[in-house]
Amino acid sequence: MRFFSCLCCGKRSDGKKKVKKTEPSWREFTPKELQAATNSFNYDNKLGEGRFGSVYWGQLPDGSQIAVKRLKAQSSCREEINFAVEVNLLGGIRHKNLLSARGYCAEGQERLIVYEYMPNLSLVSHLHSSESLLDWTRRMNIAVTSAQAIAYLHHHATPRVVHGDVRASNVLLDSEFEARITDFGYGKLMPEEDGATKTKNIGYLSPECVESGRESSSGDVYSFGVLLLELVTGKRPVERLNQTMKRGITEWVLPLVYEKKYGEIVDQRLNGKYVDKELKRVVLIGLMCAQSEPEKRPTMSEVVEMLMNESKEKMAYLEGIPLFNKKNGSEILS
Ligand SMILES: Nc1ncnc2c1ncn2[C@@H]1O[C@H](COP(=O)(O)OP(=O)(O)OP(=O)(O)O)[C@@H](O)[C@H]1O
Repeated sequence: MRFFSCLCCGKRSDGKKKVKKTEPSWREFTPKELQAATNSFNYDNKLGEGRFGSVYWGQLPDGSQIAVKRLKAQSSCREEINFAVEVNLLGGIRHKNLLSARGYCAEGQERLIVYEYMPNLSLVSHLHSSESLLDWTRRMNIAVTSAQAIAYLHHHATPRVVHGDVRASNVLLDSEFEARITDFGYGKLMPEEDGATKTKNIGYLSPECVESGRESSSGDVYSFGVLLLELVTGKRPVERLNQTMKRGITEWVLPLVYEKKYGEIVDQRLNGKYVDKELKRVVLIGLMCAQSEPEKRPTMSEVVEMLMNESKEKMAYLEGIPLFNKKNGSEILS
């Protein structure tokens, strides 16, 4: 049986409170164990489907809940060896706001990655759903904790990791609604994607990544900037204006910043319940990250510092950036 958590309070549907446990150790799972945990990958256990495969809810004999990602089949032995090596490597990268794998299973054609189950699912299911509303405090907490996780990947993890796919569906939320970033380093695990599946992260991809197809830490910063704007506006990264025209979130936000119309930028569903100076700070940082020239973007550790720095001096510094000067701003962004 599967227990879903209430989107607003995080309580399990069976009424039991979730008890915080110490992090389980990394290990290899057998196919039998994962079959038993997921009721043979039953359709009822399916949490969703991504570009790399399907994800199933499961429960281990010790009662812990897991999410098992069943990757699409690959072919050669070499890929199988790489898979084990890379999953081991990624499993060793630990940070409280990263959703690291608990383990894996590789047998025959099967490649499975086992994660801790996140009861509040992904950020995307809260930002663009009428059933759930994230309050301002939670949004700010998600902004900081997800920035810290990506900064850890870029600056402290061994080896350093480019996430390569920063976006709202890869920000999972734990029982306290803190961010747990997932799907990092997948570029290494999976073969090149086809065009049809790649379109899923359109709007988050930096111009240089669209052009070259290459991932980079400054590309992650760009995607994170778009994510920040999505978080405070509740709008999708790309909006369809009519049959032929689309508009990126930065193109919509920047003119409103020139006119200092922050009240129009913020998610209207918040009904005015937000903190002015925090909104301003996040919007400016988001735009700064999503500049088209990679060398003008901050690093992720600078982003963390700016998000947490409440001083007037920092705000004055942000407002003085050429991007926010109407004369040249839109050129820098496009
Ligand atoms: N650890 C987890 N706990 C709870 N739900 C999860 C977990 N991992 C994934 N999911 C859910 O499973 C679904 C599929 O996730 P998956 O990561 O495969 O795809 P995605 O992130 O939506 O897209 P993509 O693979 O293109 O990045 C999503 O709805 C996600 O919220």
